[in-house]
Amino acid sequence: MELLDMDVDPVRLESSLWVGKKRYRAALTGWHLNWTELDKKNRDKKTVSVPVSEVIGVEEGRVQVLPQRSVAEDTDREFTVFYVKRSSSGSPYGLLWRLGRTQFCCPSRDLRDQWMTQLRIALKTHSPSRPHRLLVFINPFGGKKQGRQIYHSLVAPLFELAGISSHVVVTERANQARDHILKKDLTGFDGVVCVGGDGIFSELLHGVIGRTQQEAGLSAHDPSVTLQSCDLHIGIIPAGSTDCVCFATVGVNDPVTSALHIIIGDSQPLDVCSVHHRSSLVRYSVSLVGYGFYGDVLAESERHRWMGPLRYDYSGAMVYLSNRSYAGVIQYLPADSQLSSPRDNTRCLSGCSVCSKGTERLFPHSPGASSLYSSHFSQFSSDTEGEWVSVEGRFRAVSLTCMSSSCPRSPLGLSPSAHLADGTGDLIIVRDTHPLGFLTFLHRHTSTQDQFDLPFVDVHRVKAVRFSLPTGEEEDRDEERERVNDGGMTEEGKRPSRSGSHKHLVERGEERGQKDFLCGLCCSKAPAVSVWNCDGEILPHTEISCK
Ligand SMILES: Nc1ncnc2c1ncn2[C@@H]1O[C@H](COP(=O)(O)OP(=O)(O)OP(=O)(O)O)[C@@H](O)[C@H]1O
Ligand SMILES: CCCCCCCCCCCCC/C=C/[C@@H](O)[C@H](CO)NC(=O)CCCCC
Ligand SMILES: [Ca+2]
Repeated sequence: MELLDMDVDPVRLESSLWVGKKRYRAALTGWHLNWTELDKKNRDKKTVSVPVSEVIGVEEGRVQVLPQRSVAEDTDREFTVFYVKRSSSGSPYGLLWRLGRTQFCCPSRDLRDQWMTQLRIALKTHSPSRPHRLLVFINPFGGKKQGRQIYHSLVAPLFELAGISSHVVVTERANQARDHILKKDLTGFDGVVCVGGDGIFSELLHGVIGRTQQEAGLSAHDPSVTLQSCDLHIGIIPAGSTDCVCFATVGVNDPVTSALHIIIGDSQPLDVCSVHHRSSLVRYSVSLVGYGFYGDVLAESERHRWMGPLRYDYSGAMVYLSNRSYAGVIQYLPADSQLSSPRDNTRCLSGCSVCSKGTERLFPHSPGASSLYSSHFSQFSSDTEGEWVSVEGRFRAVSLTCMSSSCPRSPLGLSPSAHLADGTGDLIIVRDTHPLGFLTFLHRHTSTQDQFDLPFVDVHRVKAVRFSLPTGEEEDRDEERERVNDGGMTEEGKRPSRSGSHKHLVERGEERGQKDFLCGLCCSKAPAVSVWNCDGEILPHTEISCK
C-alpha cells in the first residue's frame, strides 16, 4: 500500500487507510478528521468530514459499543473512530443524534499507533469544554420507570467510551438529588446529570441555584437581591413523562442524543423565573407557571400517577369536561417589544441572536455569561422598570412560560416563539370562553395552527408577573404560616410540594365550603380558586409574583 503523506505535526496527520475493502485518504487537521474514498486511479470520490469536537472516542481494534460492547480480534493495524452522526429523523427543531462508527485499517501497526496518538491529542486540545467527571442522579420512578435501564444500556457505555467517569446515585426519595447538591462535597465534578423527567431536573435546578447562592452568601428569599449565576452545568437524559426542558432545548427527547450533547460539552443557557409569595421564595421555574387549566390538570393527574404518562391525557380530558374558569387579577411588566415578540414567528435555537443580546443586557460585565447552562435572570438593573399593566377578569388559563415548553404532546409548545435565554417569559391569558372555543385553543397546541389567533387569547412578552385574587377574596393571611421556606419543597422523603399542597388545597376547599378541592371535578359547584402548576409541581399559594 502506498503511503501518501505523513506529517508528525501534533495537529496534522495524513495517510492512506482502508475502510472495509475500500481505500481512503484520511487526514487529521486540527479541527477535522476527513476521509476521502479513492478510485483505482487515485481520484477522489466522496469525502466524509467529522469535526474533532464531535469525535466521541477512539479505540484500538474493531470495536462496537451499542447495543453491546464487542471487540473483534485485534489485528494490530486497526482502530475505530466514534463520532456524532446526525440522523435524518427528529423534529423540525432538533435532529436525532446517533453514534457513528468507522473502522480503519492501517498499513502498519506503527501508523495505527500514530493515528491513535494524534487523534487523542487532537481531542484533548480541541474539546476544552468536555466534562471529565459527572454526578448522575437517576429517578427510578420517572416516566415509564425505565430510568435505570436507559442509563445503563444507552448512556453509560457512551460516557465510558468518551473517558467520562460518573458517580451514579439512584434516588430513594423525592428531593434526595436536590439535597445532595445542596449539602455534599462536589469537588471534582464538572456537571450534574439527571435521568428522569422535568421533576428531577427541577430538583437539580433548585440544588444548583440554591448552592450557588449559599456559597455567595445571598438570600434567595429577598426578591430584590441579584442572584449569582451558576457555573455547574446540568445535563438531562430524558426518561420522564413530559420531558419538556429536554425537548425544548435539544429539539427531541432521546437519551442517546442527549448523552452525545453532554459528552461533547454542548451547553445552552436558560432563563429561570423565580416565584415568590409575599416575601418568600416558593420555587424556580424554567418552563410553565400555569393557573387554571394546567394547574387543575396537574392536581387531577397526581391522583392517577399509576397510569404513568397517560395520566395527563386522562386528567386533561376530565378537567376540560369540568369546564372551569377562575377570577383573578393579573399584573405584568412588559418586555421591550422592539427586541422580539411572541408573535414574530421566529424559533429560538442554540446561538439565537435575540438570546445573545439578552444575555449581554442581563450580564453586561460577565464574559462567561454566554456559556452558562442555567442562569437566574437578574434584576432589571440595565433596564428602566416600565409600567405595570393590570388585567382583571375570569380566566380559563393563565400561563407564564420562559421557553417554548415544547414537548412530544405539543411539538411547537405553549409559546412557539419564546426564547430560551433572553431574560423574558411569555404570558398567555386565556379569558373565559365557551367550551368549543377552549377546545380549539387546546387543539391548536398539537398542530402548527396559531393558538394565539383567537379572540379570547392574549399573549405578552414580559419581565415579571403578579397574580392576586379579586378584592374581598384575597388569600388568607393565616396561610403565611404554611409558607414553604425551603425552595418550595417539603419534609424529607415526601414528594415536594405535591403532597403538602394537596393538604393545603383540601383545607382551603373546606374553608370555601367544599369537601375536597379535587372533588370539584364531579361536584356541581366549581371551586373558586385553582392551583399553580410550576414545572409540574403544585404551588402552595395562589397569590404569587414571578420574575
Ligand atoms: N426515588 C424517588 N421516589 C419518589 N419520588 C422521586 C424519587 N426521585 C425523584 N422523585 C420525584 O419524582 C417526581 C417526578 O419525577 P420525574 O420528573 O423524573 O418524572 P415524571 O413526573 O414522570 O416526568 P415529568 O416531570 O417529565 O412529567 C419529581 O418531583 C421528583 O422530585
Ligand atoms: C383536544 C386535544 C387537547 C390536547 C391538549 C394538549 C395541550 C398540550 C400542551 C402541553 C403543554 C406542556 C407544558 C409543560 C409543562 C411542564 O412544565 C410540566 C412539567 O413536566 N408538565 C406538566 O405540568 C404536565 C401538564 C400536561 C398538560 C396537558
Ligand atoms: Ca425566555
